[in-house]
Amino acid sequence: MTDARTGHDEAAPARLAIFTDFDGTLVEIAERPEEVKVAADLPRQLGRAAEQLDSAFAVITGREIDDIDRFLSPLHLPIAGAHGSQRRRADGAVEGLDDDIVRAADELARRLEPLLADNPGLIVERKRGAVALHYRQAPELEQACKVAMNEAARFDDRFTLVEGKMVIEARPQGLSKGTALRAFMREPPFAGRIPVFIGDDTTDEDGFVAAQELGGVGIKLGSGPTAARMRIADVASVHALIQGLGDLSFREETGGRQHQHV
Ligand SMILES: O=P(O)(O)OC[C@H]1O[C@H](O[C@H]2O[C@H](CO)[C@@H](O)[C@H](O)[C@H]2O)[C@H](O)[C@@H](O)[C@@H]1O
Repeated sequence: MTDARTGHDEAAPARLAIFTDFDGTLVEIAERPEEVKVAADLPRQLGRAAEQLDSAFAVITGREIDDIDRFLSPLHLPIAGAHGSQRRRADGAVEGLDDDIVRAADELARRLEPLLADNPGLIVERKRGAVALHYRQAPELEQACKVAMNEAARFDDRFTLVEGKMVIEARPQGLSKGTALRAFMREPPFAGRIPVFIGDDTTDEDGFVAAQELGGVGIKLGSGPTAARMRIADVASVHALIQGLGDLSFREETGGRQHQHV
């Protein structure tokens, strides 16, 4: 029998689709965006889990897709980047934004240049269709950054501002980690599975809500208010959870009879 709300076949074993955030979830937070350290074995571990899940494994991140490819090389996963602005589907096709909104994001970043010139501790990350203003090296400038971002985004109502860990970002209106998760869930190999989304930050909340509305679960790393129904302690536990869910899926599917790559 099929559950009318979620589309899951109730007679079949529960098949999972795993979605995970990157910064603060798969890797520890670092002082600067380019300084994150990826555990040496992480790409192999994630690749193994993806194989066990029949490729129903994706990263949903605020970073650009290329960034994640570089950090997880040689692994190429389905990825939603820049808070849902870019998406590489499981079949490898990439969805992006119109050039117009990409140019508008560049323009928004240019409006921040005077603030940067006066405050070398600040970092602006320019993405295709999104902009992040980091103040981790200058926490006393948090309020000034918020004011500057609001001012820079004021000219273009196609952007929404979102706050993350020591960062304020502009992303296109109507796009989020939630819209990205829902888009994956409409396509193979994710469709018909139970979504699990793991994240640590406020920008992950849309992903938790989407996963739960689709009959799955959100898992929040760390403390703080959240819509997620479950919590997890730290990055090491996320690695162990992904490995465990991969193993479980493999056993459910095959009864452990098939040969598995390690
Ligand atoms: O959605 P995520 O994968 O968690 O990405 C969110 C943002 O992460 C990065 O910034 C954060 O991590 C940096 C490195 O640890 C840290 O220095 C910074 O303070 C954090 O905000 C990334 O640079 C952003 O582009 C992502 O949107």
